[in-house]
Amino acid sequence: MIAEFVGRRSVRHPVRIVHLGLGAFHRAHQAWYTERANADAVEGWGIHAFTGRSAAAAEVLSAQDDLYVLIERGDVDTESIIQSISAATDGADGPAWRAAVADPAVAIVTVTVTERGYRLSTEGTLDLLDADVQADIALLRGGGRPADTAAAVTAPGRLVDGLRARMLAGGPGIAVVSCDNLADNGRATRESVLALASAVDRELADWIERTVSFVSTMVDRITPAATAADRAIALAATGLPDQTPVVTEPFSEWVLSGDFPSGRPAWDAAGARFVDDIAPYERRKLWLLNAAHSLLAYRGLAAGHGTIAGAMLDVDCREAVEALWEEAAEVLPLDAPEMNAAEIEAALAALRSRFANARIEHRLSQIATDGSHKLGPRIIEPMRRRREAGLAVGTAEAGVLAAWATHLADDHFADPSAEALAGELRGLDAVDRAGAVIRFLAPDLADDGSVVAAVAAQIDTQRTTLGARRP
Ligand SMILES: NC(=O)c1ccc[n+]([C@@H]2O[C@H](COP(=O)([O-])OP(=O)(O)OC[C@H]3O[C@@H](n4cnc5c(N)ncnc54)[C@H](O)[C@@H]3O)[C@@H](O)[C@H]2O)c1
Ligand SMILES: O=P(O)(O)OC[C@@H](O)[C@@H](O)[C@H](O)[C@H](O)CO
Repeated sequence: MIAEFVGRRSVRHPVRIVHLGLGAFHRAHQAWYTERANADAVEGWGIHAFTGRSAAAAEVLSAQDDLYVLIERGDVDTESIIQSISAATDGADGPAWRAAVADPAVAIVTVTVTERGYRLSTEGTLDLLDADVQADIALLRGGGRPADTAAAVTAPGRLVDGLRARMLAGGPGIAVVSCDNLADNGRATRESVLALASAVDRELADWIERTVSFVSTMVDRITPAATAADRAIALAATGLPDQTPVVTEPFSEWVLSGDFPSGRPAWDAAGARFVDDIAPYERRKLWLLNAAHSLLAYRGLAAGHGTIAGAMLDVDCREAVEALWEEAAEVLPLDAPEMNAAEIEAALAALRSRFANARIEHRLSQIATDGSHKLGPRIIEPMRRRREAGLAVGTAEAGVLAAWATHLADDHFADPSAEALAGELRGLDAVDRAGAVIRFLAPDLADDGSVVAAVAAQIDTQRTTLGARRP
C-alpha cells in the first residue's frame, strides 16, 4: 500500500452494498451519500466496488487502501477523504463478483455502467443480437459450478450471474439500483436482466421476479473526469498522493423509487428523497440538464468550444439552450408533489448557475460520446411528447439532432453503435440525413414529415450560421 495512506482510514464498514462500474460518478454520488449516511449510523454500510470494463480503477484504489479524495468545486474547493468503499475488485473476476452478490449480508447492488452498458436496442429492450449478450447467454447456459467459471461480459450478464449465485446460496431479497441516465432506469434494468435470465434458465428468471427489487432513480451531480492538476490539489490539501481523486460540483440530487427488501443506508438523512413515482423527477433532469448537455456538446464542439462553461458564454449556444428548455417545459409532467412551474423555474435557475461554473471543466468531448444511446431519453422523448400533445416540433430539439448528424458526418466521434449510421450520412443532403437520423433514433417518428423537415432545416441553418462565423 502507498505509505501515505497507511493509518489514514479510521473505519472500514462491513460490506452490505455491491457496486458495478467503479467510475468517477459512483464515487462522487452514491459513495458520498453512503459516507454521509454512515456518519450518524450505529452500523455503517461498506461498499464492495467492481470495475465495469478494465481492472485499472480497482488496482489503483486498492493500492490506496480504497480511500480517495473528493474535491467539491464551487467558488472554492473543499476536499474530504471518503471511506465508504471497503473493497475494490476487477469486475472480470467472476468468482469474486458471484461471492459478493451471493453474500447474505449484502442488501443492495448499485450500478453505473453508462447508457451503452445496458445493451439496449433502440426499442429500449435488451439487444439479443448483440454478440456480447449472445456470448453471455452461452456462458451462463454452460452450467458447471458458477464459482469456477469466467465472468460474464455485459452488465446485464454480470447481474444475472451474480443473482444466480445468490439464488443457489439461498440468499435473501436484494435491491438492484440503477444510477445511470436512462429513462425509468429500474424498469430498463429489470427487463434486461429478466430477458437475459429467461434465455438462460426459467427457474432463475422466476426467482429474480420473486426476490429481486429493481429500484428506479434520478441521479444528479456533474462529475467531469479529473486531471493531473486535481491530483496535485488533492495532495496539497490532504497530504495523500491520490492517483484517482474525484472532482464534482457542490450540487447533488438523488431521488429513488422502489423497495429495499433487506434494508438500506439512511441515504435520506444525507439528502436523498424516496418517492412513489420517479417519472416527473427523471424527466425534469433528463429533458433539462442532460438534453442541454447534449445540445452544448454537439453545437459547442462545432463552434470550437471545449467545455460546458465555455459554450455557455457563446450567445448562439446559450439562446439555443434557453429555447430547448422552453420546449421541454411545455410537456414536462407536473404530477408529483413538488413538481410545478415554480419547481421547474428553480431547477432552471440552478442549471444556469451550474453550467456557468467555469471551475468545473466538463469537457464537451466527454459528453458527446455515445449520442446514439443518450439522445433517445434526452431529446426524442420530449420531442415525441410534444407531437402527442399536438405541439409543433421544437426547433431547438430538432437542432440537437441536426448538430449530432453533422458531428457524425464531419467529426471524429466516439460512438461504436453509430458507426454504420455515420457511414450512411456522408454524402447525403440535409433532408436525407435528417431522415436517416430519425429512422435510426425513432423509427416511429420517421413518417412524421414535420420532424424530418425540422431537422433538415436545422442542418441547413447551422451550416450557414457556422459558415458565417468562420474567419
Ligand atoms: N459523470 C457524471 O456527471 C454523471 C452524473 C449522473 C449520472 N452519471 C452516470 O454514470 C455513468 C458513469 O459516469 P462516470 O463519470 O462514472 O464515468 P467513468 O468513465 O468515470 O466511469 C464509467 C464506469 O462505467 C464502466 N463502463 C463503461 N462502459 C461500460 C460498459 N459498456 N459495460 C459495463 N461497464 C461499463 C467503466 O468501466 C467505469 O467503471 C454515466 O454514463 C451516467 O450514466 C454520470
Ligand atoms: O455521464 P453521461 O455520459 O451519461 O452524460 C454526460 C452528462 O450529460 C452527464 O454526466 C451529466 O453531467 C450528469 O447527468 C449530471 O448529473
